[in-house]
Amino acid sequence: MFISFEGIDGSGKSTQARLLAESLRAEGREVVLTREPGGSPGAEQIRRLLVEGRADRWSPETELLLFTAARRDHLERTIRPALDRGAWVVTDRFADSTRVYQGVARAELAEAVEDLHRLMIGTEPDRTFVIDLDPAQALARATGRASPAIGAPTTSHTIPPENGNAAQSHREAVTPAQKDGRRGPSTGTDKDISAEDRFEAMGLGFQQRLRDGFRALALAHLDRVRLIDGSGPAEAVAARVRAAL
Ligand SMILES: Nc1ncnc2c1ncn2[C@@H]1O[C@H](COP(=O)(O)OP(=O)(O)O)[C@@H](O)[C@H]1O
Ligand SMILES: Cc1cn([C@H]2C[C@H](O)[C@@H](COP(=O)(O)OP(=O)(O)O)O2)c(=O)[nH]c1=O
Repeated sequence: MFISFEGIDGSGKSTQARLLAESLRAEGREVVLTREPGGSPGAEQIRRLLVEGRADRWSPETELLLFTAARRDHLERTIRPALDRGAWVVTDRFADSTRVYQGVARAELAEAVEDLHRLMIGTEPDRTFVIDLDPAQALARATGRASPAIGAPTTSHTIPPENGNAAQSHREAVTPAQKDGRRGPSTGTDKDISAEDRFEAMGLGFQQRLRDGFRALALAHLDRVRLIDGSGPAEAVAARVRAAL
């Protein structure tokens, strides 16, 4: 059984992938918990090419090829061998992330995304959970605030990369903070700080378009994709996921 978690940055995908893997393991199943970009030694090296370096390091087309190359290696080296021996695979992001992120960042790439997927990947998860959360709530979680800023503007503080490239913006967002050694809220981890900075650079408007993209994807693939309300405590979301498995 091949399961993927999808959604906007900070929606709770990693948390839910981990909780599902733990509960499946508690039932005695072998579970491989993995992630994209990455999930195999070669794909983790490609991940570094994607998330590190200058914002204009890659064109959107090259970035799409790198995501696809990473996914092919992940599939060959991690996912297929695990499925072949009867393990369950739970991945934090898969091809739907490319459909939505690269599709939203560059609509004209949508056909190339599907062509490359068919040629080089050709596999869909048996079940995909889209963790659906308001971007303002995801930001509130990432910054460690107790509650989301109700009524906060959902437009970006900066120019969203409408003709740009999602991972490049991600890179741009993360690198300066890490270099400066700036700290987020006192309770923040490095991952929290990254998520917060990414939101600041990409803007809530961009995250809103991604959310819409994931919701549309769920409607277009009702057989495979389940839209999960990501609000409330992690355990409550996990129960929704289990009920929809
Ligand atoms: N249901 C939840 N309620 C509150 N905080 C959560 C919940 N799920 C995750 N978090 C926290 O929100 C942040 C982002 O969660 P994470 O699972 O890493 O999201 P993603 O993988 O989608 O970026 C983390 O600090 C995590 O601990
Ligand atoms: C897998 C994948 C990720 N991405 C982007 C989404 C994220 O902004 C970035 C890194 O992914 P990830 O590490 O999953 O970020 P997060 O934990 O914050 O959700 O790469 C794409 O643009 N296309 C893809 O195919």
